Amino acid sequence: MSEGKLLLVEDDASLREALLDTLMLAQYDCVDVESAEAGILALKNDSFDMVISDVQMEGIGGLGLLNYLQQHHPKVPMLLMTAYATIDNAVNAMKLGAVDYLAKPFSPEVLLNQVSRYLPEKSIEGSPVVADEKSLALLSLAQRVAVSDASVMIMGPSGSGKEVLARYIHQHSHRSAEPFVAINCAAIPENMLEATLFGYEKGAFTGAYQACPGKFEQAQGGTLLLDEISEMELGLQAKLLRVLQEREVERLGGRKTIKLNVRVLATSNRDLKALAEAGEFREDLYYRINVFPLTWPALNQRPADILPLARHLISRHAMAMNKTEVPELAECASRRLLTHRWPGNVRELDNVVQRALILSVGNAITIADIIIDSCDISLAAEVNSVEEEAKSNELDGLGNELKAQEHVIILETLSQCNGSRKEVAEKLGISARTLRYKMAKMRDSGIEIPA
Ligand SMILES: Nc1ncnc2c1ncn2[C@@H]1O[C@H](COP(=O)(O)OP(=O)(O)OP(=O)(O)O)[C@@H](O)[C@H]1O
Repeated sequence: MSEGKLLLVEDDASLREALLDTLMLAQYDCVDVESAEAGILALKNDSFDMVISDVQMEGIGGLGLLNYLQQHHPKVPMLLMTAYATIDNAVNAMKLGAVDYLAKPFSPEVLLNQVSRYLPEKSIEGSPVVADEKSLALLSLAQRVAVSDASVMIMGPSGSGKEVLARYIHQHSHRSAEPFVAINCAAIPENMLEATLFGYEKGAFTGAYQACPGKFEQAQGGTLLLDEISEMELGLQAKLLRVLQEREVERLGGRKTIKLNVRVLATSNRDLKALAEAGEFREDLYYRINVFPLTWPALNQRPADILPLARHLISRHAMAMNKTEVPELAECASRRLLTHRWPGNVRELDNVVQRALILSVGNAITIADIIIDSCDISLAAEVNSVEEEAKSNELDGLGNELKAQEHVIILETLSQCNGSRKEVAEKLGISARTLRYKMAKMRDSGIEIPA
């Protein structure tokens, strides 16, 4: 899920890289540049939802960039980063229009909290596109549940549309005019999740120079979506349960309790009941959030959704790519889409559609434009590549090569360990959580993972 596009401006290369990692891990689409001047160029070529910039840099610096932004993109919020000693500058910059500042050094959770506070809410998409009988029944059930205030647990495989359904429930509830706040429990590092959920007071931990409300407070009056709740560690689950039972929250390092009026929705692509039985998920929390369960079947279990979804995604992306016409899906291309198993579900279909739109010429998407797995991509790239292009893509290519190797290693280790995720994680020296995250990304790109 891409939550918004950010421009990051920082002249210190290692800090820039660390910030970029934090933002990308939290699934923000991010472009990074090393100077305010490069930032202006990026703003001329692309549109951004937010700018995060250092203040002290060679050239016009962060304040020069702020000035440019105020004149040309006054609606884009700008967050400044500054050394502690020069906070006065930042405070002045806020008077000039910056939305806030971060005093260096700051921890990743401080950055993510500030970003989520000021990033404009992503435009709400319409209702989920459904045509299959199973999906129609699910949607009508969701509509009835929406008007109650019950907690809803949305299950289904990765990329099946759980977040889309959560937004739909919010939009059809009496809370629809209030905020919808989503937090991905898998994407936020474990040690940052608590502060992000519950907020913190100034001085609660190193780098907490300012108090910051958590997601619960941000969702006050509205709906909070706890995406991939199965990835929350047991200690934090206990704290979450308390907040849900008491309907109040206390910020980290704070003494004041804040009354909450928030409806909680949760999603999981793992079998939470089985996890609860295995002691990996708190049973009491499971029953509290599972008041009303809804489950999306995998996309291949609801084949009548495939073509309407493909057409919807084609028109959505064609508009975003400023295509003058929305290409038609040729008969042969439709047949190809219907015969694939879609291990990455709708997200994989989304990727395939985007590739097809890039490749298509004229006003039709044909079978030649439908590239379904990574092998097809490398073949197509080979056929199409010209030497100069290859040169300029050298770095990208290296990234892809490494990723492909990682995929091979994961698949080989899975087969050596007879599919045991636990053993694979131990063998590769990564946490089970990271392994799951990597496998989900592989599935999204269409790689089939043995059960
Ligand atoms: N029924 C639908 N109608 C329109 N778009 C959909 C539908 N289902 C999924 N999508 C699109 O597919 C993509 C993946 O959907 P979503 O993020 O809701 O999946 P998810 O099940 O929450 O995934 P994950 O488990 O990885 O978090 C999004 O771009 C979403 O807009």
